Amino acid sequence: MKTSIATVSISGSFTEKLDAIAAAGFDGIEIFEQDFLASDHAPQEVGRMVRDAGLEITLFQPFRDFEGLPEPHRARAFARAERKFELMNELGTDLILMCSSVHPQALGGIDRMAEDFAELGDLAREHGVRVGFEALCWGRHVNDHRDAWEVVRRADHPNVGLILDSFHTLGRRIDPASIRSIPGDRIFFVQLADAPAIDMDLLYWSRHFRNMPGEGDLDITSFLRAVMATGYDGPLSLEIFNDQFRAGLPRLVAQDGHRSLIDAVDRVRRTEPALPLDLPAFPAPQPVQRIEFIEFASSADDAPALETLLESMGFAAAGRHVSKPVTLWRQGGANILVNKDSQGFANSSYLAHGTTVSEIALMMTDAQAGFDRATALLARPHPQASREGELSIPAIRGVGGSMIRFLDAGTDLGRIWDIDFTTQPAPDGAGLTGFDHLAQTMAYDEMLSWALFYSSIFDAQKAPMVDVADPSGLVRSQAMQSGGLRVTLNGAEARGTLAGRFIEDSFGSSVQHIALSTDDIFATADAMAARDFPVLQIGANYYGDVQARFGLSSELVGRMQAANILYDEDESGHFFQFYSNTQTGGFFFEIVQRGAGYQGYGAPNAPFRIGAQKRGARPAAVPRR
Ligand SMILES: O=C(O)c1ccc(O)c(O)c1
Ligand SMILES: [Mg+2]
Repeated sequence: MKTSIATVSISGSFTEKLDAIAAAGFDGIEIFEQDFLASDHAPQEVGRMVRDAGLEITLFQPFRDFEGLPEPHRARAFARAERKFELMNELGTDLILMCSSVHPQALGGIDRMAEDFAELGDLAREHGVRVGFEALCWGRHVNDHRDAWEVVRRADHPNVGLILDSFHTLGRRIDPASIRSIPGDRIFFVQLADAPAIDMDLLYWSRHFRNMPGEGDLDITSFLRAVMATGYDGPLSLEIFNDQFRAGLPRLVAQDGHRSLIDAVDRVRRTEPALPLDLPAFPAPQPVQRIEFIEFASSADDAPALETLLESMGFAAAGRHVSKPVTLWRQGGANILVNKDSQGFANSSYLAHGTTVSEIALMMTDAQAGFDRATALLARPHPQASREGELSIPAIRGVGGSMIRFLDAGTDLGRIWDIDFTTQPAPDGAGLTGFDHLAQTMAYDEMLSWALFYSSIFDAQKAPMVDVADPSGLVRSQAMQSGGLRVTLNGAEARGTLAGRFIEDSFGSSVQHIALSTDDIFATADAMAARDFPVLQIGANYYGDVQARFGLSSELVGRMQAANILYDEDESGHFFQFYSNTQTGGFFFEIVQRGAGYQGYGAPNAPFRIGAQKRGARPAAVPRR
């Protein structure tokens, strides 16, 4: 599989783009004419720079408003085309993209357009180049790949072929299965782009909101299955017009692009195994059974505050690491490690962020397969030296430089508590049974990237994005789930929001809250209150509203209010939740009772939670006399 990306997809100067694209492992680039014109390099030099970077120019584009013109525009269009063919020879590429005309004078008529392309094909042949015709979904006469194909078919010229672009097909809701009947060798090039489902003008949507395959809502898998079923074996190329990416970090965006292509082809392989796909073998996503443990990096000075909080929640010290200053705090199926090491990875995390979640360990069917898949999808491995007799646990880097470890029950990795720890039974706690979800706070710009990380590596499913109103600005929240792994990604743009302040205070993205589950939230709240748990106080206004909204009994609402418990429900279940006060640095805990089938995270309550947290954080008002 040859991978490629258009220079418009990422930010930077021409050289910065080239470096980033080469570093991300692509085979080629589409040169967007504007990027070439804006650069200071002669065409031969551009060609040489591309080849020196180990890349090839897969396409030169776009050529606009060619077909269907009356004279004298028609002759002008041919002369323009000839100039570009000469330029392509200098650049060292043989394929140009012609997008369907939006020219006000363009005339319709499939045969007229086919004749234009047949004649252009002769000119292209003289220059040793090929022409690909793409239907822009807002094209004046051609805006559907089926019509573009009919033009190409009737032109019947070996130097004229079809270019497909997933955005134009799927954005217009054209059934991609219609591609299957096109001969693969008549398709000269394939561009891939996804986009979020937003109802808006097609051109504006395409020029500003495209994103990487898997980051949006279009059915890229069906499109790509149809393309591969034709026998097409040319490049798969990303053409992503996106305002955020244009301003993003070139290397990060390029790497996300390469990850998205590998994932897109892998999805095709898993849904239609009979197709011949030239992608190295790697394991399918491993279902995550549960979060086995979460580790905090802290210090001898800071850890006691965290440990006091854990005790107030009913956790008990239940073990120690055999060689490191790491304590296991346990309750039910929830294992929390507190690491006070003054060297190594945990200490670096602590120095960078303050007390912070530095590791998340996932129990899955096959840890090595999970790790192999992650690295095939370009996750950064985190090799760690282990001592004699201790486990060597496969790990990758996740959000904010934290570590994700892979465990399974089928190997010694499943015996981590016996091998790497000395443990004792934990006394009964407050009824917590395990982890419900993790909330990771990040800059809004990072959200698509981390969502792609979880969806590609773990096949995590995305819930619809929700907007959470913080008094100081909007926070976007994207929930994702893969089996027992539930995460919410919270993207903050405004610095004054609780999430924005957290990013500042903890110097970058990390876990802002951990939600633990209970089967009886009222009993758990009582047991924790008896242990002096610092519960987040919810105002009375909330309870009046929630009672009216859901028709709850006064008796239930009274009990909720006494324990500062919030409520939500969906078609299939109830949901109760309460919170701790925010800790130094902005971290907090949540306790939830998830009724069978409830899929959400209590998002409608988030504004009230945030209001309460901000009241709690405000310095006490001086009483007036
Ligand atoms: O937005 C455009 O004009 C444009 C140009 C070239 C393409 O390949 C495309 O998909 C869109
Ligand atoms: Mg295109």
